[in-house]
Amino acid sequence: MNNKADSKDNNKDKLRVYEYAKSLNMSSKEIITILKRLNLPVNNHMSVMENEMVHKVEGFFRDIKSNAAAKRAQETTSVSVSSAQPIATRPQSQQPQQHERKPQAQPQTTNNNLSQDRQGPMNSINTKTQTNQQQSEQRPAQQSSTNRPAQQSSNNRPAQQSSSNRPAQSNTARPGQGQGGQGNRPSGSNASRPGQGQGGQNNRPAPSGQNRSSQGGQGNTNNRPGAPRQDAGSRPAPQGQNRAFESRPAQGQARANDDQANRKGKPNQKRFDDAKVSGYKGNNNRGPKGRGGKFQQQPPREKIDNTPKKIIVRGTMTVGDLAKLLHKDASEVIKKLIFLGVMATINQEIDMDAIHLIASDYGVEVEVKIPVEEDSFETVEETDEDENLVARPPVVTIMGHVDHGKTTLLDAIRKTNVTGGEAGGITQHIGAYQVEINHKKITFLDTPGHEAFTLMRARGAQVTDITIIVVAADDGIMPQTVEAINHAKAAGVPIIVAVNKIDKPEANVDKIKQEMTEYELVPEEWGGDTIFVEVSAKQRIGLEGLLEMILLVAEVNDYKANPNKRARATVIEAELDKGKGPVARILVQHGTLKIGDAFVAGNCFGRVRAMVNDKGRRLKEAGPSTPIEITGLTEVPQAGDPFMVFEDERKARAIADRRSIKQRQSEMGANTRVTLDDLYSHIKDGEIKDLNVIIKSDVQGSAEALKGSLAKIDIEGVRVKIIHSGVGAITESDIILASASNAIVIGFNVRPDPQAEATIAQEKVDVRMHRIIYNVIDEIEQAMKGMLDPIFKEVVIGHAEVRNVFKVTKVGAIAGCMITSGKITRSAEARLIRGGIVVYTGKIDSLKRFKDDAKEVAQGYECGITLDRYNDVREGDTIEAFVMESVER
Ligand SMILES: Nc1nc2c(ncn2[C@@H]2O[C@H](COP(=O)(O)OP(=O)(O)OP(=O)(O)O)[C@@H](O)[C@H]2O)c(=O)[nH]1
Repeated sequence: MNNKADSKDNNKDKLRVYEYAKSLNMSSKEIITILKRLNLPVNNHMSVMENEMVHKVEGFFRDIKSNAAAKRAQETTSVSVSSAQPIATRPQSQQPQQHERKPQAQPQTTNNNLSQDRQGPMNSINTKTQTNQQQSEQRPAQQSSTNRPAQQSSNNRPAQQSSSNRPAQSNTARPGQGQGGQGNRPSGSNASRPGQGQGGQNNRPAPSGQNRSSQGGQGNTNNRPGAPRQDAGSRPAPQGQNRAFESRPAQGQARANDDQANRKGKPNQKRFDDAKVSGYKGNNNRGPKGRGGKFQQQPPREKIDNTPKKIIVRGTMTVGDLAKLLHKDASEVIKKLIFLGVMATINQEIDMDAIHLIASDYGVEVEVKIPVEEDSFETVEETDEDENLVARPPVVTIMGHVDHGKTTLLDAIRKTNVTGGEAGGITQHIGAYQVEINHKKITFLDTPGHEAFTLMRARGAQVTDITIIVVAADDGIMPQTVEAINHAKAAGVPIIVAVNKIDKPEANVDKIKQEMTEYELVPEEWGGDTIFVEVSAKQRIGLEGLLEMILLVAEVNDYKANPNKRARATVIEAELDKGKGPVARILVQHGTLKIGDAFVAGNCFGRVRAMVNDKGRRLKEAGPSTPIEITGLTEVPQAGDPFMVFEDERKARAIADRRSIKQRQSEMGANTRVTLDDLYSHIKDGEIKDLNVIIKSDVQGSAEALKGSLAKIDIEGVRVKIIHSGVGAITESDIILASASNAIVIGFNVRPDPQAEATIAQEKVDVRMHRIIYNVIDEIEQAMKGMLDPIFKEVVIGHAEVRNVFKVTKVGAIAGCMITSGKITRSAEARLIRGGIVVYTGKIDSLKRFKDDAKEVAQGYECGITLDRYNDVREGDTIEAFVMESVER
């Protein structure tokens, strides 16, 4: 009977880190960090979390929560105090709130109910409010004695006192006894106690040591509006306090206080100065006696909460940097991050989301000014205000199988649709051209075929907005049609199907549509969402319809760009022209490129000397989606290279230089592509959720079989995604697609062709060749799951035979054992075996040799063993001890 319960417990004990993390919606890494911080034994995400560990972690969260609440409360206090209102006039209502918020108890409280809510002061947190500071000094010794009232609610305090009192409460708590020590406590230390404070306390003579402080005390009172000067003055602070203050680092408050002091021109000035120098935090109060009166009249100069109203953020930053910006302790920020589920150290970078969250938690506005990451500018995504965005022409690529009419279609479109005013211009081949229909422009990339398209993508350039898949109506879907579809899908670009050659008698449009449904391209009239347009490139039939459809898709997707900034573009083609030197055909994507602009293109730089459009016209400037040919480069960049304008040529040159150095380094450096070997680390780091796979096989049947089997693999939420499959050798195009899509390539009974071989090495794509389907599946599964298998293996370390059982009250059953093999260790796990059946599995609770605890007992020795929460041990049972050993992968 017990067994059941026990086994349940055991299961509970077997809670793994990753399961626990999952239940908290946190990552294993975070939980591991916490466990380590708590000095709890943990190896990795498979480590078992015992109840005790769970409790400790929960306790840890609770602590953080309460600390954060306390801090928040304190901040609230400081905010309210630092508001312009003089304390005296502060509405009472605020007080209660504050009190409520401070969760932690203060050390010693004092008087009656009054007291002190703020523990803040007691802790090092300190004195955001002047009040707090002030009070401390003056706290009369007697008060100190009192206990901390459970609630320090200010409510009890009479209205008048409220302002002045608040502070007092906090401090009050410190009794004479405690006070010396409390010197460290920031705010608490000073001020006079409120209600009471006003009169009585002040008069209390200070202990000798306190003299210095007593003076200070006066100062305090003065500041406090309501409080009579004398009080404060008379109450000297214990010396200890003073010292403590002095040693405290300077803060804003101190400065504020000093100001006051200076203004008064009191004799104590020197002291204040000292305080400033020595870092005295805030108790201006300890001013010279004389000052008090004047201060009294003044609205209190509250502690200045130096939390900025706004911070300017330029991208991600470390926790430490953010803390500095916010004028907070890094530890405080780290705690907040933990609340957000982010485990970070002071030097760790945090992303913009976390920065925003933390800042908003402090009520700080964040202004993001992302500087252009100059060296790797292509990685910076520019965001523009909506009002700066203007519609731009869509950029279209035409893809399809060989001879299905891509080139003819491109030519036909170009000829039939020459932009009105520019008719007659000499057509230039500049890698792309624009046509106009219904007063709207469309940009066509002139290099048909998915290879070029994907090559660009592999270089990180996503220039295409819409793809047109051309299929010859007399032919049907061919291997490259499928490739093209897959390449377009992998890029996530909308597809329009142009069914070409409809002029041919053998054209069968329906057959094409039917075949296309197999690739999830279902015509609208059949209930799908893919636009099919029937055209004849040769006869120029249906071209306008095609263009209109492009505009329709563009309208839906609302392509926009900001033309009013420095240009960013992509190199479509580049070459060394005998006459002009290096020329680059580029497509402007953002901003406007102007003659004379200094730029970087890939690792090259230059200054735009001349710009020509596709009609051969010279341009002075070119806006978004405009293809142009430029001269003025110093070298020839590569197709797909990013292009960006910089303020001057010197800068452009420096950046280009750095980029080429970086490129050389990265070429020598690590491979960032996914490979089966490092798949797990990518999965673990959350970098990939799908494993992209390209399958090439000898026959269609095996490709299909592989596809089906791989698609079923789903391990810990990571799936295999077949982005392309086909029959035939592994081609360069496959490799480029893999490179662009971070995919691995599986060759089933096929080999890469020679060109592909070279590209594999260059692009560092993981290509696996197999002849047995099972092996493919096994390999992929192992790569995905293998790592998720327990990293521990059980190792039996010894056996003990139970020879006697002693029942001891409060302890339970002690098994008197003889170690019959190996050894039993205190930290081992144990199985209790009775008649060959495991009746218990759990921890060893205690291991003793005679009366003493033993760490381990070896074979041939006797010992006493108790099992964790299991007492039904019987003579003749065997205890098998085992440990979980981590296994090298
Ligand atoms: N009847 C007819 N023939 C066409 C049509 N479009 C193209 N063709 C012919 O099909 C052949 C191939 O056309 P291309 O435009 O070169 O085809 P492609 O897809 O560009 O071919 P590659 O550049 O080799 O990939 C040419 O002989 C064209 O004249 C059409 O609409 N109707």
